[in-house]
Amino acid sequence: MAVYTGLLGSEILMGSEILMGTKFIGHVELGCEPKKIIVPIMPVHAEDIGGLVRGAETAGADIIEWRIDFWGDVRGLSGSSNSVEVAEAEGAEVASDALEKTHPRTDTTTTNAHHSIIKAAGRIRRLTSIPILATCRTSLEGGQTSLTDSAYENLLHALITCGHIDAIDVEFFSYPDVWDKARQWAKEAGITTIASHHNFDHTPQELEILNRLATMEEGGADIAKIAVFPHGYTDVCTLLSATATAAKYMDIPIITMAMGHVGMMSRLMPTAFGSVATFGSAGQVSAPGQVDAKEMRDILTLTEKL
Ligand SMILES: O=C1C[C@@](O)(C(=O)O)C[C@@H](O)[C@@H]1O
Repeated sequence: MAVYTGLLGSEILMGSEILMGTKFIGHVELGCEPKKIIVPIMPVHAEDIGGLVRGAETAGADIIEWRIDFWGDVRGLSGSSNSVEVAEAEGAEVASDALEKTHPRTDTTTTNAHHSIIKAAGRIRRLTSIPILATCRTSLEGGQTSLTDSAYENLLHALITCGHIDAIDVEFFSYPDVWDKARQWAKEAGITTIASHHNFDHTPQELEILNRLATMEEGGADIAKIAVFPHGYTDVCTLLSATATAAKYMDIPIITMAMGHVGMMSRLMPTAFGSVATFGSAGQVSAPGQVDAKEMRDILTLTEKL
């Protein structure tokens, strides 16, 4: 991990003191005012997509995050030796008998799942002009699906090259061998790479948060994102202090949040602390402590006057 060499500070920055650059996700610019609201949607089946996309639009999403780990067919992609059995047991789409004769079962399962994911991505794209961030949050970081390195890599490749998404979330520290490839593919495809890290257990020391953000920047991330779990308001302060310092000394935009009820306040004032976006919900929350996106817009409008 990179060693953070900037000054450690607990200062709260005024907007003009934030030095990091901006980055685009689709046509939306992050790193400038107003701060952006990312609304997660978690469709499981194709018939869920229309309503969820409409809900995100009505909620005023600047960016839609598609949480692919909830998608039914992703469960067939565990990549472990019993992936097909898991898929069958859980009712995921599996290979037809004819295909199974010519392809190994796991390959066919993978192909079917990728096909269904790409089709769903195309469907979301046709329904909305809001930029799409694709995230497969794995069980290593609090998500719904467990993927081997190669299953994660193949899934990211299918998503990045499908032509329907504007940004990809990559679990930087959980899949270090996948990161460089994903970043390169994203660069070639002209989409934005968000390096992300979740700690669902606790809030690390400020220096560790800063080191992780700096390491993601050094690794070539377009945007660095960290979510931590606080066990009290001092933990929330630690996260916010790290955010304010990182926003001052890093060149790329950052997104941070403390999860859970106690962490909710960390989501409310991105303008003051330097996170370039905040996640807001439209009916479904993808992480504990998310605030309703419409209420979030009012709060952003108010706090941007500060
Ligand atoms: O990384 C994040 C942030 C998040 O975990 C949150 O706490 O709002 C929600 C996730 O859907 C997203 O991928």
